[in-house]
Amino acid sequence: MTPTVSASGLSLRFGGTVALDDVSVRLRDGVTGLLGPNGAGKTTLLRVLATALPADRGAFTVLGHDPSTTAGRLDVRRTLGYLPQTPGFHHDFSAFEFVDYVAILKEMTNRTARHQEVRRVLEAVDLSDVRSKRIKKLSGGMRQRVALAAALVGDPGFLVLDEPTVGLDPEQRMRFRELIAQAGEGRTVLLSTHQTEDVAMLCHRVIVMTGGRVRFDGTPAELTARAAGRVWSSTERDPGARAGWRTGTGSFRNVGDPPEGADLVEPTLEDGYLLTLDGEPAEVAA
Ligand SMILES: Nc1ncnc2c1ncn2[C@@H]1O[C@H](COP(=O)(O)OP(=O)(O)OP(=O)(O)O)[C@@H](O)[C@H]1O
Repeated sequence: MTPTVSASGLSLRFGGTVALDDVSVRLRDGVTGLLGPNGAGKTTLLRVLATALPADRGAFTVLGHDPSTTAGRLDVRRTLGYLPQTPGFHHDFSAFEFVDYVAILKEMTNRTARHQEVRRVLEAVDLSDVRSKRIKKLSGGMRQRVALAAALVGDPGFLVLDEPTVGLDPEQRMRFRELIAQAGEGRTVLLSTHQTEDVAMLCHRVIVMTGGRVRFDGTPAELTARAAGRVWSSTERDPGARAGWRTGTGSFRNVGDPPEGADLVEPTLEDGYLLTLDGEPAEVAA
């Protein structure tokens, strides 16, 4: 199957900071998680793929469209839904007015068809009941759903979500996960997040970045397997552990290189992620 997004050798610097360093990825249908510490280059990669920022080097296509030409860039934008890290709401707009405004920007000129589409996406994110409320009166979780509805306008084949669950309470996050999972059915979704749980529960694939580079690209099970035999329980904090903490039951959970005869426990995706980051710089100065 041809990938929806095919990127090779993407590199970008901001002055002395290397934000992307030779990034190559191929994305297919379903939800791919993008994990990495602050400053790893996640938002930069998303902005480049969303054609909001040109890369210094490298190339990519989205559904066969090449954004290096003006016409190709327009084609990519027509097939794209983008939920940025800080959505630029007009807070005095109602949810309906805001999503309608985004639909106008997406070139939907037929008013009847456009309003039908706006109602469809607001229904999809379960906001039909509050569509006439001003955005400033909505909760944080509802605002994120308005932003998701705006990204879903026009049924894009490629959906880019930049930390959409940040600041949400557990119930809202769960609700948002459901919506992202639905959005990933028959569509390619790239989800940047700091929540390893989001990745474990939602994603068929995970990419880990640090210092502008891809350090891991595989399934969540493969990332978890990186910590196999490297997580153990002990009564005291093990001085040889890379990370160790007392759990609610009073015993210590250690991650790293276990001593002989250690009481090994089942690793999580977060353990695999932490061990992948181990020793890697979060940001790289050129
Ligand atoms: N517009 C900019 N001007 C200068 N430097 C920038 C700019 N945008 C990003 N950077 C730098 O590029 C690097 C990558 O930043 P980026 O925002 O892509 O990381 P991130 O992984 O998304 O981090 P976070 O998880 O904090 O959002 C960082 O060192 C950041 O300071």
